[in-house]
Amino acid sequence: MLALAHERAVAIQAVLQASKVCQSVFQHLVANETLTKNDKSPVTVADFSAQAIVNTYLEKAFPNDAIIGEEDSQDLRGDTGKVLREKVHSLTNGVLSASQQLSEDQILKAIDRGNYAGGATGRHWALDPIDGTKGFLRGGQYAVCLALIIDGVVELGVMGTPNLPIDASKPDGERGSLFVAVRGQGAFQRPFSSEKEVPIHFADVSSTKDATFCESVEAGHSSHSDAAQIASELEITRPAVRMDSQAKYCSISRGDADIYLRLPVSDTYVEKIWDHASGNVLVTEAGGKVTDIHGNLLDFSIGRTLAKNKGVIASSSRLHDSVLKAVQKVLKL
Ligand SMILES: Nc1ncnc2c1ncn2[C@@H]1O[C@H](COP(=O)(O)O)[C@@H](OP(=O)(O)O)[C@H]1O
Ligand SMILES: [Mg+2]
Ligand SMILES: [Mg+2]
Ligand SMILES: [Mg+2]
Repeated sequence: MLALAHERAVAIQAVLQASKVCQSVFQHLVANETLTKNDKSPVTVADFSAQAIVNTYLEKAFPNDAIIGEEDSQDLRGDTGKVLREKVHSLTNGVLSASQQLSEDQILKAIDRGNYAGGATGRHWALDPIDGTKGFLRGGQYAVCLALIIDGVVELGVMGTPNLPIDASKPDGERGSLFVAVRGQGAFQRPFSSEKEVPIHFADVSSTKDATFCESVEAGHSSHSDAAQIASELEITRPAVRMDSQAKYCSISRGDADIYLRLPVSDTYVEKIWDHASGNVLVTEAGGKVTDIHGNLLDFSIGRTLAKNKGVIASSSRLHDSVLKAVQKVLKL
């Protein structure tokens, strides 16, 4: 049996169920089901429910594994959290089997299983129940992102992308894919609607002038102006593809675009591991390379953040040196 086969299968089921909840919430989302967190970013009933679902699957299959999850239950507690809590309760139980049904209290506990601090040893999972919540709210791209980190290295990544066309050349065609990678075993895509996986890899682009780059929709998450200068330095003529979430990692890994730039807009922001862990192993397994703007590999061994890194550059291995050089020239590093 291949390494991590059971982990891979459980992660796929967990991400698939969580993705389906997100899809159904989007169709029925009402205003009082979204909150603004302390850092001014949004969170919805779907984020909480997706985290409860994934953590429940993980607890059942791997009771000894710790989890680093983006969300916690604080906003769902007490009188002020009652409306959201009840909604998250019914949504979550709606996808769990009869034997998995949870009380409100168990759901809050399931969400808070994601409170692990992380570190360099042992096994833990990193979960972003909805990456790109802003994309989710505007009907754009978002991703349910789950990764397994062992001794500080990302070994498995599974992402669900409910709104990404299965085939980029058919933008109006079927949507909803899973992207799956285990270190050393390649990168794969399968639709939500079938279990058939196909291998994916980067496009075979030999020069940056023929490349397409992608970046965040939010200029507050990645500098659009620096990216435009870097693109010009690389003689890129195609317009930037702006897309929310780690769907960017999925897009470059299957050759829809070639380069993903995440360029710091502030000196103080530190990237979170759940925003990059699953994308990191996917890109590597699809023939790509991921570093920060200094050319260092991302260090997932130091806790909940990527505090030793700044920004992200992901591209095919072939283009990475040229892209890094242009980034460093424009950012004067
Ligand atoms: N100032 C900042 N710089 C970079 N990333 C930021 C940021 N503020 C928030 N983010 C992160 O950007 C993620 C979305 O990335 P993108 O712009 O690629 O869609 C958010 O994930 P969530 O949506 O899970 O909260 C959040 O963690
Ligand atoms: Mg968030
Ligand atoms: Mg995120
Ligand atoms: Mg999130």
